[in-house]
Amino acid sequence: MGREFIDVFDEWSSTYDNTVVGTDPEYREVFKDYHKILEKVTDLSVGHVLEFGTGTGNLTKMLLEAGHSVTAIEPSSRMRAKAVEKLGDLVDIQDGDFLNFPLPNVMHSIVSTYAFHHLTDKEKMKAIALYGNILDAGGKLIFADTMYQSKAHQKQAIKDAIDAKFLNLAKDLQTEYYTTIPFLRSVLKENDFEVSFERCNDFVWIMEAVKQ
Ligand SMILES: C[S@@+](CC[C@H](N)C(=O)[O-])C[C@H]1O[C@@H](n2cnc3c(N)ncnc32)[C@H](O)[C@@H]1O
Repeated sequence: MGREFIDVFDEWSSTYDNTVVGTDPEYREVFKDYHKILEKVTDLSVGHVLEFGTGTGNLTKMLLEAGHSVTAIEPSSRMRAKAVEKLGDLVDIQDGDFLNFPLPNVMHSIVSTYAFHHLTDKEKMKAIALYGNILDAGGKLIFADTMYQSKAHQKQAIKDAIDAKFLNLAKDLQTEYYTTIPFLRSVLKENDFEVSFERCNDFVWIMEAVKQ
């Protein structure tokens, strides 16, 4: 589920690693401090990690280098192929998505960067409830993604993109399922997670939620 954007990622796979270093002015702020963001997610991870939306494998590589074992899930076949070019057989990247995936025998952290917004809010609720059931107490959800402090902030970000004539970015912000921190906070609370949010740039925040 939430796989309606896969064609975009198949197409983007060959240039994605250029975008994250800021070659596209429209997305420069979104990817500002990209590697630092991935490093922070890695530092917050514990034990065996389940990673969703691995893309070209940049976070996967950092997690493996930090000594974590990783179950990697990515729905785009071309993104999986790019990640294999980078990681060889260090990890088996499996076809799946946030809601349908092979469940590892043991798992302590569930992580994702720049991907959770591909689920609608209804799907996000379903996913968080599922993760709440499969994580033991102390298990963590660590997601870095674009999110907003309020609906008003979301509206303003779209207006800013249009005013800057960043029309591709504006379209993304309007058509993908970016959400608000208050929404995530309330869903996580309902599912027995204690959560904190840290701002990384004008768009991206890291959400760290610990199962109680
Ligand atoms: C912007 S890329 C981020 C890649 C990588 N995590 C990173 O930080 O560079 C988003 C990734 O999420 C994947 N994706 C899209 N829909 C998804 C879904 N429903 N479940 C899991 N991953 C999804 C895309 O195929 C793509 O590889």
